Amino acid sequence: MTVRETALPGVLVVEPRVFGDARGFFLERYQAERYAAAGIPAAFVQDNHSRSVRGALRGLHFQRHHPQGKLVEAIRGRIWDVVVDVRPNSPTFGQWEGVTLTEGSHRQLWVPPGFAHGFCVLSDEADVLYKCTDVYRPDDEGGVRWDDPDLGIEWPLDEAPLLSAKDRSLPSLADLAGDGLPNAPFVS
Ligand SMILES: Cc1cn([C@H]2C[C@H](O)[C@@H](COP(=O)(O)OP(=O)(O)O[C@H]3O[C@@H](C)C(=O)[C@@H](O)[C@H]3O)O2)c(=O)[nH]c1=O
Repeated sequence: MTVRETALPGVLVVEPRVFGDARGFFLERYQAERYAAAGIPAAFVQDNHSRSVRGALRGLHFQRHHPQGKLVEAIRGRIWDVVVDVRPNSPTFGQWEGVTLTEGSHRQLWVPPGFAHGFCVLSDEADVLYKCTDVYRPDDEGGVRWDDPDLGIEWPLDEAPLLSAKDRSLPSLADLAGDGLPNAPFVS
């Protein structure tokens, strides 16, 4: 597999090795020793699967006191996956990275704990799988609005996205200062 660093330290793009033959293909979607050696030293405790229609946008989400690291992949369709550094005191606080994840590429995005995460769907439908380093805790959920002008994320969408009611009422990053941010301070 190959691993590419991004402009946000700790955020990684992984391209697993794919073994193709006349039957189809085989790949290891995750292997603890190899991923740890590549900078993803995670003990995953939950696997998520969501299906979304074209133009749907989920995000930008994090957990405050129990931040989740996420290893994200689109196993069907095509998404634009976005990660935002919302760790208090981080030198890259407020900066974002976007990566296209597709069924055909098998590319994965590693979202470390303390980053906000979201994606929009660029195909008719998309199935997204992601492994998480902590379990879902509804009382601990936090989020930032997808169109926060301070973030300036360039979503590749022609129309307004389809959002959940929850995501329509998320605050801006500036409104979260203090208690609203993840309890995952940047450690150099
Ligand atoms: C995230 C999650 C949701 N749910 C339930 C709660 C709710 O009834 C239903 C839909 O939840 P949501 O609307 O929060 O789902 P969604 O908007 O897809 O939330 C997800 O978005 C992406 C971008 C992430 O990074 C994830 O961590 C998660 O926040 O599923 C669980 O049971 N377990 C979970 O881990």
